[in-house]
Amino acid sequence: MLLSLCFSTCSSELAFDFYAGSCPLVETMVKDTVRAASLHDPTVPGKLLRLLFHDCFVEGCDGSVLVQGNDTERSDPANASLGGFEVIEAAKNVVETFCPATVSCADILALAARDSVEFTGGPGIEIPTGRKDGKISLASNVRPNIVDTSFTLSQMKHIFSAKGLSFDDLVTLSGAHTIGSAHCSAFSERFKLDSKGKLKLIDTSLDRTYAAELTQQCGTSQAQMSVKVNNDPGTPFVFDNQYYQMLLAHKGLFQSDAVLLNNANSLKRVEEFANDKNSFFENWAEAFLKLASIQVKTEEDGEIRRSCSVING
Ligand code: HEM
Ligand SMILES: [Ca+2]
Ligand SMILES: [Ca+2]
Repeated sequence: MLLSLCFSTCSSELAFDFYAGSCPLVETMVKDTVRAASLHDPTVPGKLLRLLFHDCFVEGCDGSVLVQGNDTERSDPANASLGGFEVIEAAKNVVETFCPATVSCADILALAARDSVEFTGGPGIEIPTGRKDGKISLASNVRPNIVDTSFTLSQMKHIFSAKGLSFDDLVTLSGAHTIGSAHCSAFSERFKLDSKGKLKLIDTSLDRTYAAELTQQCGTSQAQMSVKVNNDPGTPFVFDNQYYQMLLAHKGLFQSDAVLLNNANSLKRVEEFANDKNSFFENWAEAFLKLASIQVKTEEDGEIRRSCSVING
C-alpha cells in the first residue's frame, strides 16, 4: 500500500521532488542500505524508527541526535539505548559518493525510518525531503523534550502537543512499539525487587502471565537489567496492529503504553486500531508524516553535514 499525504503540517521548505535534479537516486540508495542492514540484523528497523522519534522531538528533524561528542544529545543517558547510527552513516557514505554535499543526514534518517516501517510490513509512505542538518546538539535539550515511560497521559499529551502532534497522533505513534525491543530497566518501575532480589509485580494493570514471562526473561538481579525483551510480545518483527491487541490484553510493555487504556478517547482509538489494521495504517501514514516534519530547519539555521556525526567546522 502506498500512501501519499501532505497536510498543513508539511513544511513549505520540504518537497516531494526535492532531490529530483541534484540526486535523483537518493531514495533508492537509502532503501538499499537499510534493506541490507536489516537483512543482516533484524533489530535495525526498530532502532532506526526510534532514532527518528528522538531526533524530531529535540530541535526538530535535523539530525541533531546523530552528532557525537561531549554534551551532545547522543551523550545524554536518556539516549544511551539508541542504535542504528552506523546504518545512517553507511547510507550517508553511499550518498556522498554519488551526490557529494547534497543530501542532509536529517533526510537520510527520515527516509531510513520510513523504509524500516515498510520493510517490516507497514505502509509505504511517500515523504517530502529538503530537511537541513542542525548546528546545535546539546544533552541539556534532551530531557525537557523526550517522554519517559513514567509520564502520565497528560504529560505525554503536553509534550506531543508542543511538537504540533495531537492526542490521536500520540496513540497512533505509540503503535511504533509493534516492533523493536526494550531493556528490562525501561519498565522496571512496574516491578520491585523483594528481599531475595527477585522481581515482584507492583503494577497490577499488567497481565499476570505476561508479567511472569517478563520476570523470567529479565532475571532476578539488578545486573540483568541490561537484558532486552520484545516490545510487542505477539509479532515483534512485524509492523502490524498487534501492539493494540496486546494493549487490550494488558500486555503493553511500558507504563506509557498501558495508560492509553485509562482515557475514554485513547481507549476508543486503541480498540479501533486493534480491530482494523487498515485504519491504523492510514492514521500511521498521516501521523508519521507529521512526526517527520517537526520544526524543519531552513537554509540559514541548517547545513548539509559532510559526516552525520560531526557538525561541519
Ligand atoms: C509515547 C511515549 C513513548 C515512550 C515513553 C517511549 C519509550 C520507549 C522506551 C523506554 C523504549 C525502550 C528503549 C530501550 O530500553 O532500549 C522504547 C523503544 C522503542 N520506541 Fe518508544 N516510546 C514512546 C513513543 C515512541 C514513538 C512515538 C516512536 C516512534 C514513532 C517510538 C518508537 C520506538 C521503537 C521503534 C522502539 C524499539 C527500539 C529498539 O528496538 O531499539 N516510541 N520506547
Ligand atoms: Ca533533532
Ligand atoms: Ca508487531
